[in-house]
Amino acid sequence: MALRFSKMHGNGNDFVVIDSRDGALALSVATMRSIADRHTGVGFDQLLSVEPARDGASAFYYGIWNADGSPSGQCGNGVRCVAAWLHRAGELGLDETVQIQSPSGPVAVRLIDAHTVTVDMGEPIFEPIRIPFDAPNISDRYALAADGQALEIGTVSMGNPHAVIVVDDLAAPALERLGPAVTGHQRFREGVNAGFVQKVSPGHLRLRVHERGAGWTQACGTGACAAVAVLRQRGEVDPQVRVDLPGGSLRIDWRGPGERLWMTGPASFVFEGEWPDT
Ligand SMILES: N[C@@H](CCC[C@H](N)C(=O)O)C(=O)O
Repeated sequence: MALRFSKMHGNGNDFVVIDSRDGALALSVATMRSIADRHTGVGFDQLLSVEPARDGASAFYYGIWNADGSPSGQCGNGVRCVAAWLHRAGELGLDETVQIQSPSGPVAVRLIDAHTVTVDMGEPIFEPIRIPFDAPNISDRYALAADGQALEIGTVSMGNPHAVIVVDDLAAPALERLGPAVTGHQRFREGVNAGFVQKVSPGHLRLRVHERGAGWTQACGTGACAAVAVLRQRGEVDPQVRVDLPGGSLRIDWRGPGERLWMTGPASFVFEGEWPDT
């Protein structure tokens, strides 16, 4: 059966969004990988479904799968695109706040305009067992050996797992190998999104993320939240931070532990299409 989809992106992190408001989406991993193929398919970093809410409190549920077909619990750029998609579908008005259930729990979205969305991402989670990360105690930094290098990382869950590594040079060739080495590190038994962050000033960061299940992406919304959470926990950034990623910028607001974290950024519609064979 043909599958209608919308192609969208948030700062170049690209998505295939599928209208599944009549029930849960069930696609095989093989089909997802075919659609994800950038030569013979549509191409996406993540596939998102818009489904009926399952918690009795949210307006919708959204599902998230990476380009390799693996599921994820949260997607910062994706949930902004879901909000913009709901606006196009006539389900969400400007300045209206709605709760959307993700696999890791509910988040609240608000459309500032048709292309800009603010998301209440909830509280960052630092307990290693909840990330999950293999460490005996909670800390704001951990030693990690990867690709023959001794790294200092911070780690946090934003509904999905993140490692954050401060570097001087985001273009250093060593990052090309370090990204995959951290993403697949055995101490993260579910894998991890590896964020490399350069501090420009306390209110300004630059970030590149090697994503679990998708590789290097143009932007990672939860990665930007994670970088600010880790550095704010260490007292190294302001409560409001601009995060520049290769595909564009996000604004992250977080006062600190015990507080909810907010992300604001763009969501863009590209085209609609039909995948012929599911
Ligand atoms: N690009 C996303 C994160 C997508 C999921 C991630 N690769 C994972 O497996 O957790 C974002 O914008 O947050």
